[in-house]
Amino acid sequence: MWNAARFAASSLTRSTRRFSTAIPGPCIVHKRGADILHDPWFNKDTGFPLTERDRLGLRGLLPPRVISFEQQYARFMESYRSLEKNTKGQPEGVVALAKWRILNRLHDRNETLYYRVLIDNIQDFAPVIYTPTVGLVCQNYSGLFRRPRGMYFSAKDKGEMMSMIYNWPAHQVDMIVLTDGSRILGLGDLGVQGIGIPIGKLDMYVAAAGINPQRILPVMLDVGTNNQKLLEDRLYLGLRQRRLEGEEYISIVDEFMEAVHTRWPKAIVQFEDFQMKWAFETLQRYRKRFCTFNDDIQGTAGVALAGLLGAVRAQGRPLADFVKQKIVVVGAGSAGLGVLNMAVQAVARMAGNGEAAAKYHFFLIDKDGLVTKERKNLDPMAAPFAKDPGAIDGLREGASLVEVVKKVKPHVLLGLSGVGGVFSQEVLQAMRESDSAKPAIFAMSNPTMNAECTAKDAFKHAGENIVFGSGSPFDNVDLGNGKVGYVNQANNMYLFPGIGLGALLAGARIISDGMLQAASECLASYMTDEDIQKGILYPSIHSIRHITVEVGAAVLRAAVAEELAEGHCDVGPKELMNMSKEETLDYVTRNMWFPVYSPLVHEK
Ligand SMILES: NC(=O)c1ccc[n+]([C@@H]2O[C@H](COP(=O)([O-])OP(=O)(O)OC[C@H]3O[C@@H](n4cnc5c(N)ncnc54)[C@H](O)[C@@H]3O)[C@@H](O)[C@H]2O)c1
Ligand SMILES: O=C(O)C[C@H](O)C(=O)O
Ligand SMILES: [Mg+2]
Repeated sequence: MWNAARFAASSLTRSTRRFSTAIPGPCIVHKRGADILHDPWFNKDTGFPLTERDRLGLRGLLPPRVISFEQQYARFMESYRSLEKNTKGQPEGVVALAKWRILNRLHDRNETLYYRVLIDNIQDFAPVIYTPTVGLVCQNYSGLFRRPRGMYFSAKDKGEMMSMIYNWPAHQVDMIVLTDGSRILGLGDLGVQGIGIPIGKLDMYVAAAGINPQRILPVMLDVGTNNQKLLEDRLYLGLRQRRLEGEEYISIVDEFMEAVHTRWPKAIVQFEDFQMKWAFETLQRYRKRFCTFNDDIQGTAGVALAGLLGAVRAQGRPLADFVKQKIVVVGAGSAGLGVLNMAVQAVARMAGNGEAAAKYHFFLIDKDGLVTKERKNLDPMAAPFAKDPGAIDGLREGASLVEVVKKVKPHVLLGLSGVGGVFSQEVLQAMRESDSAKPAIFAMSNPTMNAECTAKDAFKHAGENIVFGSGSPFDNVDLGNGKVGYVNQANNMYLFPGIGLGALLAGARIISDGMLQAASECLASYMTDEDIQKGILYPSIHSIRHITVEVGAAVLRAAVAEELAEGHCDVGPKELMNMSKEETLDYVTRNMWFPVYSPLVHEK
């Protein structure tokens, strides 16, 4: 329906074409009058031209003056800036929620304008609609709830999902982000309130990957919560029961996956913020049957690997030296283990049979300290990374983080523990003795409060020559004498939109390791040596639409190479195969949705 508007998809020229003068094609609407004004997909507020008001039965339902898209845009930004001014000095959380509210109101009313301001101001707005504010929104969801967004499938809906899925009003859905709310960022089990995460992720899909907002679906699978506070909260909006486990749990996910793929066989499902046991289990269960991936395991791994390779380049070493890097990973959950597994694959590729060597150089720490083979109830997923106790500098089972850093002198310290401040002053100071001239510190846990350390503390205690990345945004650090400590946002947002976009436009049957590897390599090679030398490992969020085109094209080409691409709309697998690299980039760009008002044509 909105395809005609895709003419303006190119983000490559975004800054020079904020308000395109080309005439967009028409958009068919099956409603009239007030129903259109109340539908954010079609609503243009005061922007409806008079002829359209006549055609659609809107005359008299709006004030007479027609306001242009540019004026509406300017008016919204003015309100936003005055809100910023008026809330200055108020507590951070209050300001963040006020900003979220004003954006959310626009989202609820007029999606075209909403996505346009989001795309054009992504640096300012990503921290509001995505990490870190989205965490606060989830925590306060029951109080903030005004209108539903997305779909909710609960344990009480067992047996009904196949028909429920047809309640969704859009004919076509391309991209679904699904959570069960069991591990929301580093905030733990938030039950039904976790719906904010799929909503935020899909906003990034629209803004970064140009997925048509009429074709996205945020989903909450409410199987209960083990969060006692929520269970006792009389305003809690989810099921007030403890989480389903075992067969009961998996049968709910199975039913949802069957229902969704019965209605939309080509829809891509991104699993998000599932607790570790179900994150790995569902990935193994569905990845060969459906086009699906787990962002926390696979998206994060790709972004982290790109950062790790950047850290090697920052030391002025050849990439092949990655195999020799000593890497301490703090957090043995879905994200930490995802990173280690992908890093081992990379070493194996670089060094032939380098797997054993990689495991030797990789150190895994969880809440009980260094993971060794002596660990009681060693998790099978962590087992490949467990050390022989005593073999390395006498490090014992459960050795503390600071002990490990002091003895190992790692090139990289990477946190995915969800524990704020775990990179203490002592740990950071120990990184000064690293065997690298430019040690890398990644405090990847979200939201901000849960980061393993702040950017400021990292540069202060570990030294000015470090490279630094964090999952949530921090400002660059003023090091004095005109020097700046650069802060990278090491967040899976640099990959998941491109993974989904590439898989969609390829019509990929599944999302393979090769496609994910292509995504990571594309991100890793995006930065110039000059940037890397300055400690800049990832592109600025300003260029997220551009990097997403590149990642999308790389993923698509990998799908084609592995014969997983079945084609998309009227572009068949053969055509995809015959596209040059440039043509693939052009194809991806042309298929990205971009927010402009299209003329609405009523059809009964
Ligand atoms: N930056 C990103 O793109 C990104 C991506 C995914 C996850 N994350 C963040 O990573 C964190 C973890 O996610 P997850 O899915 O792996 O969670 P998880 O619950 O599966 O794993 C957490 C791990 O941290 C360990 N841990 C807990 N306390 C610790 C401590 N004091 N010291 C060392 N280890 C400790 C636990 O034992 C567990 O192994 C979350 O905060 C999440 O927001 C960030
Ligand atoms: O949501 C994010 O910002 C990244 C990641 O998926 C997380 O779970 O923390
Ligand atoms: Mg996540």
